[in-house]
Amino acid sequence: MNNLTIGELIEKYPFVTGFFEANKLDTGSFENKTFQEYLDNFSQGEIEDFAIDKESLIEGLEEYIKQMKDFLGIKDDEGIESLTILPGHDKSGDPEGFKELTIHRSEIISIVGPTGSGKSRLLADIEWTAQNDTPTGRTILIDGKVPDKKWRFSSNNRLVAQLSQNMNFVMDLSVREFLELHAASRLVMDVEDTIYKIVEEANNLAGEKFDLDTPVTSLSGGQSRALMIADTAILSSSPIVLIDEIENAGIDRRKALSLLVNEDKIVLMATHDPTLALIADRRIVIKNGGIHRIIQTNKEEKEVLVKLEEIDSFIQDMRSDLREGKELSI
Ligand SMILES: Nc1ncnc2c1ncn2[C@@H]1O[C@H](COP(=O)(O)OP(=O)(O)OP(=O)(O)O)[C@@H](O)[C@H]1O
Repeated sequence: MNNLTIGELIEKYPFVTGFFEANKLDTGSFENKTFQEYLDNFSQGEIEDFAIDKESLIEGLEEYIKQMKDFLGIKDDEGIESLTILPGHDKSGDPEGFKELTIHRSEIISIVGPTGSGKSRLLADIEWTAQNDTPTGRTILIDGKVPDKKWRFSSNNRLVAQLSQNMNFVMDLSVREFLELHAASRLVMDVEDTIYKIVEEANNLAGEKFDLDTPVTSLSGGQSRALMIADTAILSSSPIVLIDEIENAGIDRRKALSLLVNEDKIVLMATHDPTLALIADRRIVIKNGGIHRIIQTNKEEKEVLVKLEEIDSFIQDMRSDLREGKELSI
């Protein structure tokens, strides 16, 4: 709390305004200062006149936040720093071709390899935080340590969010109702702002816009995918996001990835698409069920990426002309 500005505190714990009001502290023009800096601003005369006890106010605010968090059942983001994969073996039982792979926050890793080679299996190992207890014999460490078993079973504050190819909604809810339910289960305070932000970001990713009153069952594949990505980025507390193929999703994939990475997540995605593979900082090559190589995306490959993106954008333009019923030309 001590490092946060008053504005950041209010954003994170909107109930702190109640504490300021109860103590007659007008923090209005101090949003960019910490609480300590705000208190330091009082002159000696004011401190005496208003009987301001800085230390007990700081302790009081800390205690107030703690109690309110307990009362409301809010858990802070577990804020993990890294995910480590320790090698197991491939489908023939031969050891994997790497020693140890550590992935940090805001890093995108792609996973490539032929169909059936074991890309989804690697994602599943991470989701299960494997401890030499899956067919690959891999071990997953969180922050360099064997993770708490709670990650495997708890439904809230989960370690991993999965985005899979098929997002079929079966519930008869509007986008607003769906997001409100999710926000409520995550104990979000400013529900209205949060759901607006999610829909705005989702519409940035999807071609055809939708609004809060659209029933989720009538969203297109691309729109529901965009909604789930924005929802995962903004509302999910999971620090690790696993993506199994977003190539055919009909959404702006680069924007989708930057949205997730901007929220400080670790992103791993299995893909057959060269553009997505090269957007990642590193890629894992899977062969016969084992991690065969880990390749750092070098400068030359980043140049290839620029070329690939030009081609992608050409195809996107053609696609959108086609959708709009135009005749295509170069
Ligand atoms: N090291 C391993 N040892 C034993 N079985 C494995 C191993 N790795 C993967 N498998 C098994 O191989 C099968 C195919 O793997 P998986 O579904 O992960 O392939 P994939 O690369 O995701 O394929 P696709 O590109 O078609 O989605 C699965 O049944 C998986 O459990």
